[in-house]
Amino acid sequence: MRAHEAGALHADLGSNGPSWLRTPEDVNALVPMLWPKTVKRGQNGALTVGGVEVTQIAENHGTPAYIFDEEDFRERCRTFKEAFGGAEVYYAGKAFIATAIVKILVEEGLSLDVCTGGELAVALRGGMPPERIGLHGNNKSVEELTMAVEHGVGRIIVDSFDEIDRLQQIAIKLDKRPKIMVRVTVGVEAHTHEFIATAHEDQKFGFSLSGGAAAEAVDKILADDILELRGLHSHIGSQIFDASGFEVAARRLLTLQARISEVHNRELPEMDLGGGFGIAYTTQDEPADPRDLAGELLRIVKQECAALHLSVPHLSVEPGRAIVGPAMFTLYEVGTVKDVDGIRTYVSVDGGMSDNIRTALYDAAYSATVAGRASGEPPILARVVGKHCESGDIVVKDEFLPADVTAGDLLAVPGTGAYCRSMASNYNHVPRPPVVAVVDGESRVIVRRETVDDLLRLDVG
Ligand SMILES: Cc1ncc(COP(=O)(O)O)c(C=O)c1O
Ligand SMILES: N[C@@H](CCCC[NH3+])C(=O)O
Repeated sequence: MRAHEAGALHADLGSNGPSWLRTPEDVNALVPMLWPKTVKRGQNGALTVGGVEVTQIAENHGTPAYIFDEEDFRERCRTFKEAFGGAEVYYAGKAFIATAIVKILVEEGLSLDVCTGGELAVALRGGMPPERIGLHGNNKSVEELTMAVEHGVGRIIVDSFDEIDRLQQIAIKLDKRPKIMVRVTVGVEAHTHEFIATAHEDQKFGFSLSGGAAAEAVDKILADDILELRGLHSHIGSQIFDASGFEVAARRLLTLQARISEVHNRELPEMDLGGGFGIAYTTQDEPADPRDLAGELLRIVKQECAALHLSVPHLSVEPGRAIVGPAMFTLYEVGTVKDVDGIRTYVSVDGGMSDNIRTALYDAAYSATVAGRASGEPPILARVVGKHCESGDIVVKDEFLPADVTAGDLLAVPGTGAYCRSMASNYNHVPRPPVVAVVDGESRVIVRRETVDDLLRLDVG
């Protein structure tokens, strides 16, 4: 008998599970905002995506696998582009990048933010025009900077005085005038996990506004006149739900913009407000609609510019999670089901913290559903765990699953498009899962599954 049969469920939830879980009666239901747009539960109870049943995907491509709903992704690209009107949308490749993704971005007219030479290589391979690429990073190497300058990357976002010196030397050597932006730490405390907030003062990114480093960096760049300063940049953090932090950031950037105009008699033509637009991982989350956020941001920038007698700079943003996060889910197979009496049921899947580190790293919340069938059984409170040698190897902390969940069931975890494949590891020598794109009744692999042979090839004895 399972530890949490329906009768005992409500009593147990008080101590073992958060009250925000979807109601146990809904054990087969899909909350639309958590799933890619084409995902449905078919007549036989199995999920379909892009018109393909997950059982078929599992048979053809194996599990675990990240399943990418191409139609959903394209729609989110368009939503951001339309919402921000004339502003440039730089998709943040760190959330998830692959050649096929870059090709779609090119088709949808988005630009691309990369933060290493590796991401830059994928961007170029996918055909992103270099002038539509921005290069970030708090410790870019000479090789990475050289690669960016040689390819004519549209903007390098400088992050330290060391980097300014380094880039100036490269520019002189290559006889080029790279376009740059200055990353400013605006001192906004974004209400998100500490590890993904990036604009409070005590952290590694950017030049401090309040401490004067940002103004000093601008003064140095303009005085040396080797690099072409295009504008200021701020990124306040990730998984942010409303416009207030962005508004404060925009206001603070514009005070620096006004100072530059006063001291240097120059109006910088561009301004970037970064990414960080949040998504729903569970029914608990209520992210703002990108259209509303965009409207607010554009309004505030115009208003502030008018007040400071500045012309409105050409704006850009860098959303990653909000575009790719909800467009994917992870498909696992259940291997074991273990009742820990009186506590909860542990459902072990064939992946874990190597394909989704976010639960362990940020205490992130996810949801899950049995994907290969519907069940008429009552719900139990379950914890979905991985196969790694680590008790913190948790994929979904609390979820209602049907009491008959069993080995061989397919289990789907939505919202895994951002920072899951891109942060995947080979912990315990587990090969990283493939990414399978599905659209119009067809599935295709866009990132292949790693094999143990791939790993053995790295181990040169
Ligand atoms: C500079 C910069 N831009 C954009 C992003 C993308 O953030 P998100 O995926 O939350 O939109 C990040 C990551 O947080 C970042 O560091
Ligand atoms: N990796 C983080 C976001 C950090 C983005 C980089 N600035 C996450 O999974 O939420």
